[in-house]
Amino acid sequence: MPQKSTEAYPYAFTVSYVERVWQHRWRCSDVTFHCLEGALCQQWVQTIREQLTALTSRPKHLLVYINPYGGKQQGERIYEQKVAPLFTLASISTDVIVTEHANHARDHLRTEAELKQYDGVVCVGGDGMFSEMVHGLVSRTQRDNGVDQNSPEEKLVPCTLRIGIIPAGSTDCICYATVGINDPVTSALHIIVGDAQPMDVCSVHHNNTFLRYSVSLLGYGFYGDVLADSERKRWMGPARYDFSGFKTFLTHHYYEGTVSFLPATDILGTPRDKTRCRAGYVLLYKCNLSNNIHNQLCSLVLYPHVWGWRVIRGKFLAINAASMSCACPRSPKGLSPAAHLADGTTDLILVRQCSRFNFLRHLLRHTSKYDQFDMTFVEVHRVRRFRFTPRYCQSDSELDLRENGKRLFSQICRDHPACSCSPAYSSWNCDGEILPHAAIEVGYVTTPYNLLCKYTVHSESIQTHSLFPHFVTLQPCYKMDKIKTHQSTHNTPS
Ligand SMILES: Nc1ncnc2c1ncn2[C@@H]1O[C@H](COP(=O)(O)OP(=O)(O)OP(=O)(O)O)[C@@H](O)[C@H]1O
Ligand SMILES: CCCCCCCCCCCCC/C=C/[C@@H](O)[C@H](CO)NC(C)=O
Ligand SMILES: [Ca+2]
Repeated sequence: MPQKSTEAYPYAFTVSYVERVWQHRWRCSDVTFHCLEGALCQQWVQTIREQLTALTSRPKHLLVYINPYGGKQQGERIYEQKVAPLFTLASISTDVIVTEHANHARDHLRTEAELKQYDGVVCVGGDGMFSEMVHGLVSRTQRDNGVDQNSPEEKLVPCTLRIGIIPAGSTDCICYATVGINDPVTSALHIIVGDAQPMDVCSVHHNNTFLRYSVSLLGYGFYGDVLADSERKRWMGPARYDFSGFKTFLTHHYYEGTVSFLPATDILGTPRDKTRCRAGYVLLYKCNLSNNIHNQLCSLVLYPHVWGWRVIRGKFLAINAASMSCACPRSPKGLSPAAHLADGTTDLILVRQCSRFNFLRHLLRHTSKYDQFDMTFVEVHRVRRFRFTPRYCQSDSELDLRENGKRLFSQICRDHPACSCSPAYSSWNCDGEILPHAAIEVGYVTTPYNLLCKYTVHSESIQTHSLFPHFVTLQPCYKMDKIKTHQSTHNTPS
């Protein structure tokens, strides 16, 4: 479009909008419109403002929690430099709390925060911070609705507030698996335009006592051991996972126990599908029958189909339950690439004892196009509930000591106390938090539809549009000879 001179079109206003750049990254751009008359300019500004106000899905007032110690300890800087200016531009007001200790955000949300005044809560941090928000909000909602959290049979009552994530952690798996990228600006823009995505929540119990909620990974064995070791190396920052991952790989411990699960039979799709979910939709694809048969043959089914439950006993290097893909920068396709965000199921992945070489092949397949489930010692089931019981009972005193972070001699193999073979127990990695209880029961995976949400949505079909039709904000009508900095594009409202 030809340039308009500021003398001929002296009035102008600027519209900021979301632009899709590459991959899943979003950026804020702006376009300046020039007008002949001030009144016309005002009319345009007024009309666009009215349209923006009518968008009720957009938040106007947010409660923000920043973890200053997550990831590379950049949470405050990321928020101040990259996110706060965008919220201001979008006329979103905020109350900001920089956390002072672990569980500060969880406890504040659960008991003190006056939630009615907010349109959403935002965490600046990693998966641990997101988990704190989930615990604060979900626990409060269950308490307010008289739900017994200790009962694995109870279904959760949905929360009415959405949770936004600004990634500033080490793995940022929940952000990556839902948005497709861990980029603070992209996440801030999703929040501003009011995107929402329902998410599955699992409740984890031990002896009919509630332990924790999980939204991404519940991992016993390999991922439990990596986390337990890495927590002692927090000073290393995100590199602690590589160090502990390598060390845990070399130790090659397996754990004996029994896994029982309730398969999800009434669903479309399997964990072996080629579909990828970032929007909660379940797409119907032809299922791969030969792979399914292969899976069945690999399972040692001891008590087939009693009341719909299946029971598998064995020695496992890893037991992982992925309620979403668990994609992250280390593994862009994730632990269970076809897992769905909001289908009320979790993908239970059992990795049996195998050689170091084979386990390495399995791990490396998470980073390539090859199927990590297509190995004789790996099986995957889409389930609604599951239980794990270690072969040896954990005594209360052992649990007490483990809860206090102590490593025990009694963990060493019971059959051959003098040898250095596998310990009797691992711990569970529950969204990046350690659960010292080996025996757990996971209640129904619940999808609090449209309610427990993060602010994002994905649709490959609109990926190609460069001008995404979401106006973020307006710089109101101004006269060009006074403000000369708004130069980006020259358009004329007609
Ligand atoms: N002010 C604080 N001081 C110490 N710990 C905190 C504070 N605020 C939050 N935490 C705790 O820090 C832990 C880690 O935080 P976070 O998840 O943000 O980062 P991360 O562990 O580096 O990232 P990721 O979970 O993505 O690997 C969480 O378990 C959280 O409870
Ligand atoms: C020797 C080669 C190893 C390659 C291994 C690649 C496999 C990576 C799979 C990563 C899955 C991470 C799942 C996310 C878990 C989070 O909940 C948790 C907390 O942030 N992070 C970790 C690392 O436990
Ligand atoms: Ca799921």
